[in-house]
Parts: sequence; C-alpha cells; structure tokens
Amino acid sequence: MENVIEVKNLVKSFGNKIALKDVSFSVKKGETIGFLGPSGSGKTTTIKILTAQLQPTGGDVKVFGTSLKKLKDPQYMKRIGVLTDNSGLYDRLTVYDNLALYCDLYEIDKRRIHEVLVDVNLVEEKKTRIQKLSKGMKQRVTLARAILHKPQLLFLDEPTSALDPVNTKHIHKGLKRLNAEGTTIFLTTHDMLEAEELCDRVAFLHNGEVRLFDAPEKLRSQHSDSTVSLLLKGQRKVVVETNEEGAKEIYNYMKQGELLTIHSNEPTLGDLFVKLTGREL
Ligand SMILES: Nc1ncnc2c1ncn2[C@@H]1O[C@H](COP(=O)(O)OP(=O)(O)OP(=O)(O)O)[C@@H](O)[C@H]1O
Repeated sequence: MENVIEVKNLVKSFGNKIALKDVSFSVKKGETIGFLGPSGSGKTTTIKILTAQLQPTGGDVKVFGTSLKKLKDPQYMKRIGVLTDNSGLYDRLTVYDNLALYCDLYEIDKRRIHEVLVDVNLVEEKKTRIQKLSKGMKQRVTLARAILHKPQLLFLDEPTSALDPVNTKHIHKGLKRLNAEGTTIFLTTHDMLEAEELCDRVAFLHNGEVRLFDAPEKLRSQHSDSTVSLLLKGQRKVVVETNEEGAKEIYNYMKQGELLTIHSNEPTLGDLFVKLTGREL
C-alpha cells in the first residue's frame, strides 16, 4: 500500500532544546494514526513539520511522496487539512461566513457548509458570531474548516480536547466516516480511549523518539501478562495463570457453579505508556 507520510531520522531542535531526537515512521494511505505522548513530547512539533509550518533540523520527510519544500505548493496544500489550536477564525464573522471564506479560497461549493456543520453538530449556530461561541464550539468550527475541502490527508492536534462526551462521540463518528471515504488521518491525543476508538495504529512518543508503533490491540496483547481474572459468586475475585494449573482451577470453579465472569488482564494503552516511560500521559 502507498505511503502517504514517510519520516526518517527526523530531528528538530529549538536552540539547545531537542524536541525530536530521532523519529522514524510511515503512514499508509487510508490509515488513522494516533501520536500519543505527554505534554512537551513533540506531538505538535511533528504535525507542524509534516504540514510545512516548521523546518526540520535534520532527517528526511516526505508527504505524498514529495519533499516539504514542494509541499507548500497550493496543489499539495489543497490535499491537506489541518486542525491545530491556533484557530485563525474571524471573531466578528458568523460561523457560516468563516466557512464561506474558505469555500471561496478553495473553490468549494457553499452547499458543502451545511454538510460539515452537520458533521460537527453546529447547524443551529450557523448564524452566530465566533466571539459568542464556547471554546468547544470554536474547536468544532475549526474542525469543520479543516474538513471542508474533503482533504486526502487530515492532521488533527488534539481534536476533542475541549469537547464534552456527547460532542466527542459525534466528532468520532464524523472522523470515522471521513476515513471510510478515503481520508488518511494523523491525530495527536492524550486520550487513550480516543486512540483506541479511532486509530488503526498508535505511536508512543517519548524523549523525542517513537517507542512503540502498532495496532492498539496488538500492543495490548503483546504486553499482557499471562493471567486472567475470575469473578466468583459472592463477588470474590481470583487471578489465575493461563497454564494447565489455571485451566484446572477454572474448570473446578465452573463445575461447582461458582464462576460468574472471566476477564483477560490486558493492559490499557495508558498502562503501557506508564510501563514504557515511567510517566503518566
Ligand atoms: N517555538 C518553539 N521554541 C522553543 N521551544 C519550543 C517551540 N515549540 C516547541 N518547543 C519545545 O519543544 C518541545 C515539544 O513541544 P510540542 O509543542 O511539540 O509538545 P506536545 O507534545 O505537542 O505538547 P502538548 O501535549 O502540551 O501540546 C517542548 O519542550 C517545547 O517547549
């Protein structure tokens, strides 16, 4: 499958500060990739480099098979959507007028505005000025703008950080639909559940390097310990090994009618991150 993003030995320093030490990874067309890491680990810096807003200090970066210099060309930029926290919305204009400006810029039919407002759950705020919106609503307008031109590649820097659970769910649904229609998505998040829900593969960023990069379920099963937890009658909890002895134990509980549930002891992505780095996300 074609690689949409290829990063080899990427380095980025700001003066003496090394933000990215040695980052290598690739993203295939149609994937949703999650970049996970604690505050200051270099997630935003990576997105800014991949969208040609920042120059790398070293390494080789290709997006759509082209170098970052050429990526600034409008023919490539039109294929990319970006959501970062610097929203760049016009405060005094309405939601609709902000999006209409983008339609003019990208030569998009204005009927598309209604579609994206449905996607981000903001149809009723269409005529409201940006300055009157909450932080979460502004974040949703910025997202609407990022997907207005149906980009082939979408970068999202913490897309749901200001949203309540209902809107988060709504946005997740919209992103899944966009991905099913062919958009490759690269997102950063602190939210492990979001990563599990949306991402085909996740990368853990730690000390300026990518430490693990794989499907969430694969990472969890690779790092699970060899035990399962049993819930027995009377709410008794027992942990048994997944070996012959454990199997006998489980069999006995079943025979005696004691066993209520069995759960595998796979770690969550958050547990894995702590195990790997000694740091909470
Ligand atoms: N323009 C800049 N000048 C100097 N240092 C910077 C600059 N931008 C980022 N950094 C530093 O680079 C490191 C990585 O920052 P970055 O914003 O990429 O982290 P992040 O993982 O996105 O964090 P957060 O989750 O808080 O958004 C941090 O130590 C930050 O202080």
